[in-house]
Amino acid sequence: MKEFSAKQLPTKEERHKLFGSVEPGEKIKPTEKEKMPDLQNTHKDFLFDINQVGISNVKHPVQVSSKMKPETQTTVGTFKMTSSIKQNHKGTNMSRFTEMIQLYSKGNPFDISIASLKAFTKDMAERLEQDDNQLTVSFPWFFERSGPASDMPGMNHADAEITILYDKHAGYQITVSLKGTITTLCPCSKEISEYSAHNQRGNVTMTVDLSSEYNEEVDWKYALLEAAESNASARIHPVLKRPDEKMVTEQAYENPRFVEDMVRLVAADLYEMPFVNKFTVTCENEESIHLHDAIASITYDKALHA
Ligand SMILES: Nc1nc2c(c(=O)[nH]1)N=C([C@H](O)[C@H](O)COP(=O)(O)OP(=O)(O)OP(=O)(O)O)CN2
Repeated sequence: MKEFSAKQLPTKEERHKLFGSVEPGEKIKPTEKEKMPDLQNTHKDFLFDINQVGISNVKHPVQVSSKMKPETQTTVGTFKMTSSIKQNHKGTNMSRFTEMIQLYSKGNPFDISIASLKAFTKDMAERLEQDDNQLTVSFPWFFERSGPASDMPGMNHADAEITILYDKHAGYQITVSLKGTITTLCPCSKEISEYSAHNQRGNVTMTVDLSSEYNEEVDWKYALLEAAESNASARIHPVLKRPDEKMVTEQAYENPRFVEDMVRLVAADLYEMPFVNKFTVTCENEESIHLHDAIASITYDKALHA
């Protein structure tokens, strides 16, 4: 095999200089924090209050508990954390947001139970010396799903999100959201065709304001997933043997659903959940006979219909 002559490289320091690195210049500004200017804590008339300032796209391992298997899991959380600041306040203390995540998680997965996030947002507002704090964490939630005939398990997932707004005066506002994937079979296609009917994956997104009575006895993720799946033409499975496939194929044909049907049926289930104050349910079908999707949505606030 041809021998290659070893390339004679300059040292790493010489390479850095070759590519433009220079020696440090004269340093005259303070290096101790207490002697440094604290611009963000300057107080003047800065024209407007700011509703939300903070950090977003923060990724951190999170621990999720569930009534479904696996009962606890570590997954990846994407955080957005903000607070308001008054007109006479120049900026927020940006480092305190991630400082608090580290304080709560101690380098382990961050427990994102509702109780933990309520405590965190209150502590965060106090650490920022502000009246409020809003946290949104979105995460893929994994759950075990077995074939309807074979009972062979596999792992499905749904996109979940929790938003907690803490206000020193108004208390907490908690909104949760789940996007479940289902099968829908078209009622019109079934009605007009001699045989078969077009069917496709549908994405049901439910966004729910939780009432103050909500406690974690009920797993909101499971409740919303069941509201989507139990009203579908059929559920989605990771492992389907032939007996399973026969069951889900026939079940879908026996339960035709427009996107309009889906949002009305899911709305009825959400309406019956005592811990739900207000909800928006959207069904978006990845139509198998079009390049476009079909979509329907219902927003309902129980307080407006009391
Ligand atoms: N949009 C941005 N705003 C701020 C930035 C930034 O990089 N982009 N940076 C700062 C601060 O320089 C830095 O975040 C540290 O400020 P702070 O969090 O206030 O931390 P302190 O060193 O002041 O220590 P504390 O004791 O927590 O005040 C601010 N804004």
